[in-house]
Amino acid sequence: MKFGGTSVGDEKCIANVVNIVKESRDAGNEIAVVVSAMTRVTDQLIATAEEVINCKQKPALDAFITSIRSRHMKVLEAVAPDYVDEIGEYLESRLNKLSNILLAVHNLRELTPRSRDYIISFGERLSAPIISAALRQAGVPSCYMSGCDAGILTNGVHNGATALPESYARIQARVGALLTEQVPVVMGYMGCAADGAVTTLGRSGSDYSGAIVGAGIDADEILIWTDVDGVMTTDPRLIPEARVINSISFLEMMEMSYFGAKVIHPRALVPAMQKNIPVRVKNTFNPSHPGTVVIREPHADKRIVKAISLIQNSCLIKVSGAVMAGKPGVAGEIFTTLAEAGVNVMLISQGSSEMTISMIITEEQLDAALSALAEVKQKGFIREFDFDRNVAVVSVVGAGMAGTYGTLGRIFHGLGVAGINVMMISQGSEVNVSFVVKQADGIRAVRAIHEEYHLEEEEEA
Ligand SMILES: Nc1ncnc2c1ncn2[C@@H]1O[C@H](COP(=O)(O)OP(=O)(O)O)[C@@H](O)[C@H]1O
Ligand SMILES: N[C@@H](CC(=O)OP(=O)(O)O)C(=O)O
Repeated sequence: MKFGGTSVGDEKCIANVVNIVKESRDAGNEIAVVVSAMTRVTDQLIATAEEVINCKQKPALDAFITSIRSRHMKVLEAVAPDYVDEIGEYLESRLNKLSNILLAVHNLRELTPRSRDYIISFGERLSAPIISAALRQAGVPSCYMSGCDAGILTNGVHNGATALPESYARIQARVGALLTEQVPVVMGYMGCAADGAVTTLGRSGSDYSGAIVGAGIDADEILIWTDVDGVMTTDPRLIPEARVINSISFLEMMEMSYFGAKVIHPRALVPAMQKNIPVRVKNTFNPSHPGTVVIREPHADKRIVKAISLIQNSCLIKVSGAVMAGKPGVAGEIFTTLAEAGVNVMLISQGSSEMTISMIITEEQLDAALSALAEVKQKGFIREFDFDRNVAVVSVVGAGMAGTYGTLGRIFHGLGVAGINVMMISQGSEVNVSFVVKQADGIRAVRAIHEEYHLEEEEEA
């Protein structure tokens, strides 16, 4: 069971978590728990780490540490009054360490990827002991451990590490071996490289931790507990009529997550797919709802379009120039240079005349992408490039789209009726078609397709 930041954000949330775990264990299940940091704590750690390298005077670290301490101690006192001394002492030692590292970063004016990763893993280092103590307070035997101690061995890439396959046997030995006796609470979002360096798994990476641990212990099911009833036809914060999907395939879910459905991290599906373990998304605040099951072969569904994702704040880059026509190796040059600059290209589309290549990247990577393309231009491979930083990517997902005539016609007709101009189209797989619109049209585009396909209506049994 993985509980996200919104599920462990305060004492009331943690009381729900304890009830869910206790009830399931009392029903005879063996459970490993993976937790995120309390909501917003990772953001605060990132902001502070970046602040301390720039500030000229001694940073106000005491105020930061005091506010983090009081938030966590308040929750600890409420959920585990019998363990305040024991866990309080542990939290204090972690806060001391955090404070020392932040001060060192400030003194050196240097934040290496390694120290940044260590700092931003502290949210989970503080939340897991509290949740484990809350379980003990409720009579559930429990211990807590870091992602490293749980056996997650990574490839060493900071801020986006991948777990190595050897992790599974290690997790079985270190976490699986405990399950008959107790509920281990593993700190999500982190693992260790072979040299012992802490490596985080990328933002929202605790879903991935949950799936790695689930695969390691050969779980019957990986449960992602969050703050919505399941995977919905689109982000309910954008379209309130969005409806919970009963079941969805790994591939469909992968496309949805990759294109912005925050409810599951796309990488979390990889360990589950490898071991064919169903992933169930459920609501910590409404546990009786069955949620959504993500499986290899979902139940038959007559729907052509199942869900729509939206990524806002994206950038469209258009590369053009007659030099490109018919010349082999131009695309290779462009994408190799971008990759070397660490730029992740989300979508690509090439004009039939071979005169233009359009691509989508995130706004944060725009500067890096522009420098890389300037290099390609300098070498004479392209003549021009320009960009639009105000675009949104809409992604339509559904296994039923494969081989159904007229799907694209229906989608784009709906957009035409709504008066929305499409700037780029890309069909990346049989279960997904993505297109790009102006940022201001993004939500309207999602709504137009949601309505066109009546996604608010219940699925047929
Ligand atoms: N298609 C979708 N279905 C469900 N939730 C979605 C979808 N797209 C985006 N979301 C958002 O994802 C949120 C859950 O993810 P997140 O905030 O990362 O939770 P957690 O803290 O549990 O990891 C939901 O509150 C919802 O607003
Ligand atoms: N705490 C980390 C990891 C994580 O997965 O969090 P959440 O489950 O709240 O998305 C982050 O904020 O990125």
